[in-house]
Amino acid sequence: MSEIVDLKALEILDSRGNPTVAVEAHLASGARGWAAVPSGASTGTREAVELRDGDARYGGKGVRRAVAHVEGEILAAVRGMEAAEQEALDRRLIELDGTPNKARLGANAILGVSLAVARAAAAEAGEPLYRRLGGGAEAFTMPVPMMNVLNGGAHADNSVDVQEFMILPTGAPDMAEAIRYGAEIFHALKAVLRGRGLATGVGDEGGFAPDLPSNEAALEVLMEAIGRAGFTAGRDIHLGLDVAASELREGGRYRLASEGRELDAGGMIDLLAAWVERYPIVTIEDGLAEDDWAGWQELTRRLGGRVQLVGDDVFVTNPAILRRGIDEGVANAILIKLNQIGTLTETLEAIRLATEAGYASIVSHRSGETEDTTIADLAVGSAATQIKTGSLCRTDRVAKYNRLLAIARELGDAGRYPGLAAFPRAEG
Ligand SMILES: C=C(OP(=O)(O)O)C(=O)O
Ligand SMILES: [Mg+2]
Repeated sequence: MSEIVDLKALEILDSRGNPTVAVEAHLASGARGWAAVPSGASTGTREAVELRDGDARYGGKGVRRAVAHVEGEILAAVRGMEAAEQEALDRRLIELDGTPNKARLGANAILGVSLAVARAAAAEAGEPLYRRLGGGAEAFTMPVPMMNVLNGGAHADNSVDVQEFMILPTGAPDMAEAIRYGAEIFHALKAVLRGRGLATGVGDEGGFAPDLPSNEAALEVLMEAIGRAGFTAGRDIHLGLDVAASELREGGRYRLASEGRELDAGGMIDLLAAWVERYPIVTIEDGLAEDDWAGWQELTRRLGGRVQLVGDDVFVTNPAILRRGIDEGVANAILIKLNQIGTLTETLEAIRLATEAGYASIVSHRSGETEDTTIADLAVGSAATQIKTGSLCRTDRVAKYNRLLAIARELGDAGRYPGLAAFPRAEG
């Protein structure tokens, strides 16, 4: 046990070259913890607020005010608090901010402190962070990775509407093999694209971002890459999508620009149902927009029995909004993004609530990331069964996979890799 004596914050860069907040927490014992805050591009409207300076520096995106809040007002309020008492710390931060969405001090300032202190407390205890998140558990579930190898939507400048096409190594026996499957398919996909004369540059999350004539064409190149790498789709590998449909919404309809068509919610559900028929898709995130609650209920009724339906923009990792979704039959899984809600405690609360309701939790990166690997520990230590952390070729993404490899070796048999069992609704 040791108390907080200092907080140092720094404006650093994220993987898109935009400023973000890093915090180092210092304890009386000399233990330290460091954390950096990620940043999204396809953000939900009800996310906790990222405080940005709005002045001439970095086109208004500077975070010097958030940095000043950490070293000024926040430090003054938490100095002397016990670092191991995470809930008390996070409650204090929430009260100090005083707004419902952390707009005054900034969720970037608050999350940086919340995570840096969690890491300092783990360092003080001589334990890896994941061991401190699971309430003293001895056995852990390693997360099945959703690897985003083909980028579209707001994360790439190509013609593809669906934001993320993901491969899931559901048939791998363990974490290390899962990552190998993913990397081999990633390389095979490059060869497939090159062979067709398509671009092999990558999008924000390190997935390829070629121009393709339709969203189905993206699914087809993925299927080809899986086979070319020597794997069997539907056995070794399943597919996942993040439609990020809030970004497609225009005047109450969904615009698929690459296909030159506009659909209502019913049309989108029909389209997703057809894809689930034709391809081994076991998970679909944000299949409809955050403000299309009635559409989401219909989507869940139609497809919720056979595929994982993940709420990202619609829930924004907010326990209160998730509660309403559970009560009203919206989705059957939640995407967990620390900076959507802004503290570790509230993030764990969202996962707990989801688990109690039979919803799966998927711990996720943001499209703007850093070398911080906290989400790997969160995915292992919490009740989450999956992780979404991008492709296999950018260090901001690979850092998380490398951390998972290290944790898997450390845990050995105490770290079970669930494979397809992480998707109870998938039809085998
Ligand atoms: C990771 C995602 O993107 P962003 O961080 O841009 O919200 C997502 O939409 O799931
Ligand atoms: Mg999403």
